[in-house]
Amino acid sequence: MTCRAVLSIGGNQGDSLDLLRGAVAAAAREGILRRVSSVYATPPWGGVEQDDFLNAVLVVDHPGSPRDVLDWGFARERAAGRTREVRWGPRSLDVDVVSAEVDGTPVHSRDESLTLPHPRAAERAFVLVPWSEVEPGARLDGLALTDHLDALDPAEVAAVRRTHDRLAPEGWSR
Ligand SMILES: Nc1ncnc2c1ncn2[C@@H]1O[C@H](COP(=O)(O)OP(=O)(O)OP(=O)(O)O)[C@@H](O)[C@H]1O
Ligand SMILES: Nc1nc2c(c(=O)[nH]1)N=C(CO)CN2
Repeated sequence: MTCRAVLSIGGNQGDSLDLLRGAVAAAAREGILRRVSSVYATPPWGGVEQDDFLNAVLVVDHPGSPRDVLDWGFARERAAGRTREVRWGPRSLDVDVVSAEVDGTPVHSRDESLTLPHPRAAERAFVLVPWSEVEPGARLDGLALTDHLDALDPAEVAAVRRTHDRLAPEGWSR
């Protein structure tokens, strides 16, 4: 089984750039990293007053199931010292599985512990903007990413700002 998954990674506690790089380096080391977006500075989404986040999107080819990919993300969160406190609140590293395909077939799941596609991805410019950078032709819930972006408040989309930082380790090539 090969699971191709789109992962959203982000954080706003500690050295966020370093923590994002740690997750990407782990994916590269394990040979599952296929694409990595730029780093984006993004205002907090979800109504909790907190610092801005750094966000990015990765595409991985994992040899296991979507749940194995979720567990991979949990392991990266633990490695970054993440504890779960406030919902949508500050965190060192969050890894969400945005969408997944198994052997080329899109996965749909309503399981509370793994909902696919991620139920809030379409509302989040911090996911859609970096995802469109690495997979411009991708679709979510039957619509192109550009259609989802057009449905969002343009100010929210414009507030997702690409930085010049690089996430992929030196010399990485897929
Ligand atoms: N597609 C998914 N990706 C990641 N976690 C998921 C997904 N679907 C369900 N979950 C479940 O969501 C639970 C809470 O995840 P988490 O603490 O990262 O939420 P959050 O980041 O605060 O909010 P959000 O889910 O809106 O991003 C996890 O225990 C996980 O099992
Ligand atoms: N900009 C931004 N806002 C968020 C983020 C995130 O990664 N980026 N993650 C959250 C928890 O799911 C809540 N809000």
